[in-house]
Amino acid sequence: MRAYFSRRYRLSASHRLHSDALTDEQNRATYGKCNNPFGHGHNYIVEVTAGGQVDAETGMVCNLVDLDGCVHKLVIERFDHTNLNLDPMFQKLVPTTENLTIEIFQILKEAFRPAEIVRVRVEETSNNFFEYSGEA
Ligand SMILES: Nc1nc2c(c(=O)[nH]1)N=C([C@H](O)[C@H](O)COP(=O)(O)OP(=O)(O)OP(=O)(O)O)CN2
Ligand SMILES: [Zn+2]
Repeated sequence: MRAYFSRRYRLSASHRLHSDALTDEQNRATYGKCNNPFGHGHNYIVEVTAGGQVDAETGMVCNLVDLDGCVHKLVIERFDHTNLNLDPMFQKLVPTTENLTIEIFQILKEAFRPAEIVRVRVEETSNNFFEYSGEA
């Protein structure tokens, strides 16, 4: 039987929304207050969903301890209390939460083996949330 297991993590980071492909005026018009040169911060909530067969012996899709280890090592340690604009990934990409969500999905999809990472959902504010499931 295939089942899905989701777990929630928290990370705090700052960012400034600014695209090198746009003029300063276009950046201000596109991103508004989020283009402020001083940046601003969020307490992101990251939800990770893993899917797989429920193991007959353990009764689990995967052990949350294993998922925690992977998420902490590859996501929390990398992004928590950082300026996302300084991360190598965001030298070419604007650090919107769409792009952060996709990046986290790809990191975990590649690295986590006990089950399949099928979705990442990130809440940026209580009103804004984003998800990615691997579609092109
Ligand atoms: N498509 C996207 N649009 C926006 C993103 C994004 O990542 N993708 N991000 C932002 C900002 O980062 C911004 O900080 C969001 O804040 P705000 O507009 O203030 O959001 P809320 O209204 O939900 O939060 P309040 O706490 O109620 O102000 C903007 N757009
Ligand atoms: Zn923001």
